[in-house]
Amino acid sequence: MALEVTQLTKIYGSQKALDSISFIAEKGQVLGFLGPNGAGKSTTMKIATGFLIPDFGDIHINGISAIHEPKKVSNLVGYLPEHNPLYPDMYIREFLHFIGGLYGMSGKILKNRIEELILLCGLELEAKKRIGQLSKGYRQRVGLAKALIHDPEVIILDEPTTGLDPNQLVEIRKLIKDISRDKTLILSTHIMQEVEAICEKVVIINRGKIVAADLLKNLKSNQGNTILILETEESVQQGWFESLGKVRYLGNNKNTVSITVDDVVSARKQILQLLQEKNLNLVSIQQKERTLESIFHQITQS
Ligand SMILES: Nc1ncnc2c1ncn2[C@@H]1O[C@H](COP(=O)(O)OP(=O)(O)OP(=O)(O)O)[C@@H](O)[C@H]1O
Repeated sequence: MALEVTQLTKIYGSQKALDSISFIAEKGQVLGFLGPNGAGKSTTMKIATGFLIPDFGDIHINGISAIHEPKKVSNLVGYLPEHNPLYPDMYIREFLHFIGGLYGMSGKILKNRIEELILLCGLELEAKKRIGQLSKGYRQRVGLAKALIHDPEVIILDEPTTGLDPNQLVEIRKLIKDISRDKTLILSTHIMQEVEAICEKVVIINRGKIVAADLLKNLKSNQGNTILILETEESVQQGWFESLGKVRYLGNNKNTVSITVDDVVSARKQILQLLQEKNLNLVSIQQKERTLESIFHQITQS
């Protein structure tokens, strides 16, 4: 089941929080939905869950419109919001029973589903506690179980691993990956290593506009794979290294350049030639592999 966002626009007063964004999330693929603070991620997710109405555009889940059939769409979507609102006085099973009831579930089907989720989300050891007595990581797990109770086709997780310890992080990421096999899963996070670990596709939004939407492997290869940082004794002139790749001049003295290249072997040869031709003395050369984090900085700060 695919989730399709089309020309989605949301205006708050004079601010366009979303400016005609479009993208598709496919079944069986974890889509990383990224962007700096205030980019418009939560606004998009709230529209997808029927909580907000856009000013223009729509979100369809398998052809069903979030604007025209919000109830149907919300039954197809499971949402873990950033602040994960729960009822602290309730016991875990009691809470999941209550949430299941809101989706019209009852009896044996609901009871079995709750036990299934307690196992799936690793809640067995804490299952007898009230939610208010749980650690943050376990509360996140209850939030995840809540989002999954009605076995939705589309799952939207907003910062699901915030506050988890490193062991829980690994477990929850594995759980997300497992769940995504036969679902459409959108993951919003600021943790780029998380995206590299579990997402196949990435959509980056900045100031309400989409600035990148591609498979993670394409995004990384299209942006150049390696960064070479070159420091020379003398200043370098604009244009000398431009033929090798994307160049940024670092520092005040113009004697350090960062060059993003695809073919590092050939770039190194050309750099040696240029150093000789321009009579430059090399101080150091460093090589760094491109990370999603550096691509994110480049795309959202330019
Ligand atoms: N109810 C509202 N009224 C006015 N402006 C709003 C409202 N909700 C969001 N905004 C503004 O819309 C923009 C997008 O906000 P949104 O919460 O969607 O960003 P975000 O990408 O989720 O950010 P973060 O990563 O910080 O959670 C921000 O500038 C925000 O201040």
